[in-house]
Amino acid sequence: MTADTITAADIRINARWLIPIEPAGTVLENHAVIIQGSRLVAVIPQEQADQTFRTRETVDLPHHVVMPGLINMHGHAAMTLFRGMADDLPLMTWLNDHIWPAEGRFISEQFIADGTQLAMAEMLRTGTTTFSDMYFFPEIAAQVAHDAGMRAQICFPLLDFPTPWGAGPDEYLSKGADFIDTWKTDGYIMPAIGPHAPYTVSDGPMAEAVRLSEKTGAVIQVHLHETAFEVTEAIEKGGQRPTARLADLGVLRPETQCVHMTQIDESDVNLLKQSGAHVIHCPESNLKLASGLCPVQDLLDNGINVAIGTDGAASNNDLDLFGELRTAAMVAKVVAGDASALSAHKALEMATINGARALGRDHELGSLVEGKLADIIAIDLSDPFLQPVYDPASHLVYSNHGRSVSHSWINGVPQLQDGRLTRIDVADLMLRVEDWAGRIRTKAN
Ligand SMILES: CSC[C@H]1O[C@@H](n2cnc3c(O)ncnc32)[C@H](O)[C@@H]1O
Ligand SMILES: [Zn+2]
Repeated sequence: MTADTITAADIRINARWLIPIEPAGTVLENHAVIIQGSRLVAVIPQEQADQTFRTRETVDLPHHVVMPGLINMHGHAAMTLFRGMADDLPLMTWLNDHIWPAEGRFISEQFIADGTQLAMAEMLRTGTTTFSDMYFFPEIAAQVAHDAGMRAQICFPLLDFPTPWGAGPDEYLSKGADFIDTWKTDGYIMPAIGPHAPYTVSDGPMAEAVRLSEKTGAVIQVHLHETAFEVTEAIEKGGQRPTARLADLGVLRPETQCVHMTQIDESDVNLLKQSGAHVIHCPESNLKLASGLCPVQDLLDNGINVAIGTDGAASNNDLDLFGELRTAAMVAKVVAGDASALSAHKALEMATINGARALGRDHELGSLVEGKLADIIAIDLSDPFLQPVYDPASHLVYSNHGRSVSHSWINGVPQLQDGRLTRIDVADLMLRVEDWAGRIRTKAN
């Protein structure tokens, strides 16, 4: 090949191992990823890259696995400021007696800005490049994520009762429609609709959420079948399982993400399957609140798309998606009674391409394929706790934790370099976090 055929590009990443996610189960060795602007232009053997591309920057990662950035499909980012505040409680006691009173006291625009930044620092540090958020003041969370260059689905909240963001369903829906309008063409932010749960949103507002989704194309994310109490109470009060009620209201569609889905029976599986709705599995929150277990392998076997989320740091208590994958893989095997359930590669798909599918963005996110957006992470396997290496996918799920993530790029922009965040001033953030912690400890705002 002559110099004439050499193409200029921005960044070349030389990886010892590369897990592109598509084709499924692939592990490449000594490959290069080439980035031009915000997109991947090639994933090729390093010798071929030498002959084909000249880049302005080369990043050598000789002990690393390179893969698509992780997609954390469910959380309440600013709740990271409540981490460790109320532990060892079941969901409804935790919410009614601790979290909702604290939210009533402390939620403000500044709380959301600082808490969301704290969450983003942890997620970026542990390999997440896209996150989903459902919380108050979504316009602040969206701005903070956009300014940091982090990709995010931001769901505006919808509930029957007043909160610091609105007086009731009408106000949430009208502010939410404006929110979607403002952010719908942004390169980083995907505005979405967040009816909180079947037990906090009545039929009218739930149906309005569907109408808004149909009108704008914004997707819906809803907590669903989180606990046995939710299911039994719904049957007692309305004579229907929550999944059946939401199906009747038209909520279950390919544009809907159902978070949790524990306590499910065959009828629920059939409704999910027929509707094309997605499931977001949050195993650590489900374990910590003793909510129940989602039968992940069964759902996957039925062709239902299952993505993964951490839920908020107040019920997890971290936002490390690699840790979540390890828990998910372990628990899936016990739930299925089958050690082959949710293999390492399937778990990695759950945190990448399945998340992209739930977002309706699998054509440009979730795998390292030419033409897709350059959202990429690298994990350093040189530490003793990740040696020796026979199968890098195994290490990522069964031995790793997020702190081994060394590099990341979002939209081709570096976010993490040798473990240091490039776009968040951590020292300044820690001062603001300590200030909040002082106020929360003394319950003075
Ligand atoms: C509508 S804003 C989000 C709302 O949800 C609360 N929340 C946090 N974690 C959970 C969970 O696991 N199940 C149900 N609700 C949850 C959060 O505190 C906000 O009030
Ligand atoms: Zn949640």
